[in-house]
Amino acid sequence: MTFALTCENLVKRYDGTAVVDHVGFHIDTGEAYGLLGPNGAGKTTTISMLVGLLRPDEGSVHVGGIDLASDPIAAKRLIGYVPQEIALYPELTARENLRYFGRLYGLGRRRLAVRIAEVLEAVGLTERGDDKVQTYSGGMKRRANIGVALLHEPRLLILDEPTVGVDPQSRVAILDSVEGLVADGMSMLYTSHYMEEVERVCTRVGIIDKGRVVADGTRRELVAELGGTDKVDLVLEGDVDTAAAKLRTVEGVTDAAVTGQNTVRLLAVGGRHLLPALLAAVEGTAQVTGVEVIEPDLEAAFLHLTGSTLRD
Ligand SMILES: Nc1ncnc2c1ncn2[C@@H]1O[C@H](COP(=O)(O)OP(=O)(O)OP(=O)(O)O)[C@@H](O)[C@H]1O
Repeated sequence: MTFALTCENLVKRYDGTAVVDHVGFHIDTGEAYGLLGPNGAGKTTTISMLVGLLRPDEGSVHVGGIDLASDPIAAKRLIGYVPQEIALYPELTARENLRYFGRLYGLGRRRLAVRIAEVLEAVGLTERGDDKVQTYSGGMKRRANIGVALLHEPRLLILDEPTVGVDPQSRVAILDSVEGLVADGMSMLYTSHYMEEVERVCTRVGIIDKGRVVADGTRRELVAELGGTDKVDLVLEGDVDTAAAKLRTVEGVTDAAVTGQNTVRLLAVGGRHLLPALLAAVEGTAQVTGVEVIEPDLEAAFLHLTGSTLRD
């Protein structure tokens, strides 16, 4: 199978410091891959090298099996790139913008007319296509920009933090459009520092921190690989403080704190399997009337890997 994209050992240095430090990952055809990392992690610099805007100091990029360095025109033809900054003429309508950029791409008049209609539909702007872009919300502008990137029928769409600076409603509309494109078979690289977006859109995720991909896999793989800590809430009747002290001694439990009148929250490795031991530990002290096991999510995995939260 041909990969939509592969990159290997990408390095970019500024003043001797590697801001992208041997980054490598692949995107299968038809797959949405998320690059998740805090501000300054190196996402934009990586993307700039993938789309041929920035020459890597080391490493290679292949798009649809084509080497970007040796055949940049053919490789770039396969990519639709949506940068962080909106690149549209506000005085023109979306349709006029699309016509302008389509001509730049060298699309013929007839083909362009068909593509403009298809693209407006794909990004949910058919109804507003004849309104000036300056009247659009942030989310609509972003969707129009995605439309421009789709005109030449790329096989791989690369989106650099597409929801930054837009209101929640627009965010939902952008995500709906993006999900629709993936459902229609588009391969995608989606960067964000919003965990929930990457979880929603992408099947596989690379976590990037300080220029390095520190983990790569499906959400489930990432969480499993880390053997993350579960949270277990036990609702008890009886001597809750003594029960908490006893729970703390159970092997696998790293913490037990009384969080409500009748509730002890445990941090534990392998929470679900520990339940019999937990019940045995409190026997005679308190009765367990409720149990909730909260398994670790990508946010926990990220925290474990990088030592920081994404909102830093
Ligand atoms: N032209 C440049 N010269 C020097 N340093 C740079 C240059 N471009 C980027 N950097 C540095 O490289 C690091 C990575 O930046 P990059 O923009 O790739 O991160 P990012 O993950 O995309 O973050 P953001 O979400 O803020 O854009 C940052 O520390 C940034 O200051």
